[in-house]
Amino acid sequence: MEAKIAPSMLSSDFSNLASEAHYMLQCGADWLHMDIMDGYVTMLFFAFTIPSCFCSMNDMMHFVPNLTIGAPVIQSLRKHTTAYLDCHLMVTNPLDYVEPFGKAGASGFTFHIEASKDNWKEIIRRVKAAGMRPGVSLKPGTSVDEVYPLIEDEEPVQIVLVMTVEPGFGGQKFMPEMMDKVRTLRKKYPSLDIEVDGGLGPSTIELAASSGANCIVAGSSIFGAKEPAEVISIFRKSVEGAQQNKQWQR
Ligand SMILES: O=C(CO)[C@H](O)[C@H](O)COP(=O)(O)O
Ligand SMILES: [Fe+2]
Repeated sequence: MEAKIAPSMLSSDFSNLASEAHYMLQCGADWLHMDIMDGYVTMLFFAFTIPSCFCSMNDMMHFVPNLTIGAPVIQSLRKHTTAYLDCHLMVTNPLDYVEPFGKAGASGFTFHIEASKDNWKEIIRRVKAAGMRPGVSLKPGTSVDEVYPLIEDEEPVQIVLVMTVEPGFGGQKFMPEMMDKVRTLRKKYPSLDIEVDGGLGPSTIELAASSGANCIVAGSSIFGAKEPAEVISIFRKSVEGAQQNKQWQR
């Protein structure tokens, strides 16, 4: 599978998003990874006390303890680039975001299985209808078996994003134990795009690439580097080498 290197714009200077995006593309990025996070309600007390006629639990609960950007930012960025915008939706109600993101110009729409157990078929259908590429992501605690039905459906997801940190923040430590999921997916689905996200850098890329990941998301290691182009090139060489030799089969 082709290598796709996707800098996470979460680590960019949001006040200069368009120029940061152009810089990443100049440095050799294939995709731009956009992290959409819906914030976290810490006052859970209210979730249990406010009568459900006013507010459902789903309205109160959020997916991650951080709040980032939404469709208006994608729409603004789209005016400045034709690049593939790889949107990673860490939200409790992905279905509500499909049309806004489609209209805003998102290219990929990757939602979490933990937030879509009852409606993933409908999400995939609508993502495709909105002209985007559907993807599914799984948190570290979620078993890989949970995404098989979405890959094997008649309208399948086209990318699986294996989280290698708990979703919510950049700059966390890579979880090597997630590589079992990547190897299992790669052996079962040789031509699936498999993305890894969280803690990827020059010291962890070899393990991710040799396990079978071909789409690499990285924020802090790319934006924090003196020469982001060198880091992107290390990622690409690693993935290309591993894909050529099918290193996960060893
Ligand atoms: O989805 C994410 C966090 O939930 C980010 O894409 C991810 O953390 C990238 O940042 P870094 O490379 O710094 O770990
Ligand atoms: Fe992400």
